[in-house]
Amino acid sequence: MKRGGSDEQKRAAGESAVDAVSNGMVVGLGTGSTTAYAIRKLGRLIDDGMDIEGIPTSYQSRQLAREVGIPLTSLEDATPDLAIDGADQVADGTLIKGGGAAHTREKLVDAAADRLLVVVDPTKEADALDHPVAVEVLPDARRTVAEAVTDLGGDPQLRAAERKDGPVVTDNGNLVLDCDFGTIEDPAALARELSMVPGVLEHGLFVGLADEIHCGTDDGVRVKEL
Ligand SMILES: O=C(CO)[C@H](O)[C@H](O)COP(=O)(O)O
Repeated sequence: MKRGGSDEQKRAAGESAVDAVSNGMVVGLGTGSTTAYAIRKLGRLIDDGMDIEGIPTSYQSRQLAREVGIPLTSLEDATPDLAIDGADQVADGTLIKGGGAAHTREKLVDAAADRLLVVVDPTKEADALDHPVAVEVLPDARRTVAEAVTDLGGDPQLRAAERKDGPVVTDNGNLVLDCDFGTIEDPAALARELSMVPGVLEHGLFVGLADEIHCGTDDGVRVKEL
């Protein structure tokens, strides 16, 4: 799905992160239109003889990795040396993810990686986080989680599918609540509170995970180390 800035900004960011990949690495493959540029570049490096394996975070990233010839492995068998992943919003090194409803597996892979490189365009950068937080919930817990989110000050909306009647169903068979909390003053506290709600599989607040932000602009890539 296409979101955010221009294709050229996304390409610049995605390809910049791949410069950190060296021979023999296992790379976590995030999901989304920006990460797709990184996955395609990894495929070209493999065509040129580099030895790289990927751990996909979604159906989308698995299919694209297969298409471009990246050998795949899993968290069962390998630890990623680095992960490359997109974001819906970044402020002060904290991310909101889940625009592609893939944040549960993304968080697993990103947290397991030695380093997480985040690839964004300037539309994703903010002074404070105020993007709705995607929360993956067990279908049976939709109502109770929505009530808990409301108690935490959020406005939960069940994510509707496009070109299918009814809700988005994640790669894990669950539902997504997009929860608007307005400006999030204390992302770490909200992340802890959401994680404690029964029926929440995972939420899209990624606190303390990112190591570098690669922001693709019209004038090149700004890299911020955290
Ligand atoms: O979190 C994500 C998927 O769950 C994506 O990384 C995020 O939505 C950014 O996507 P894009 O690069 O297409 O803007």
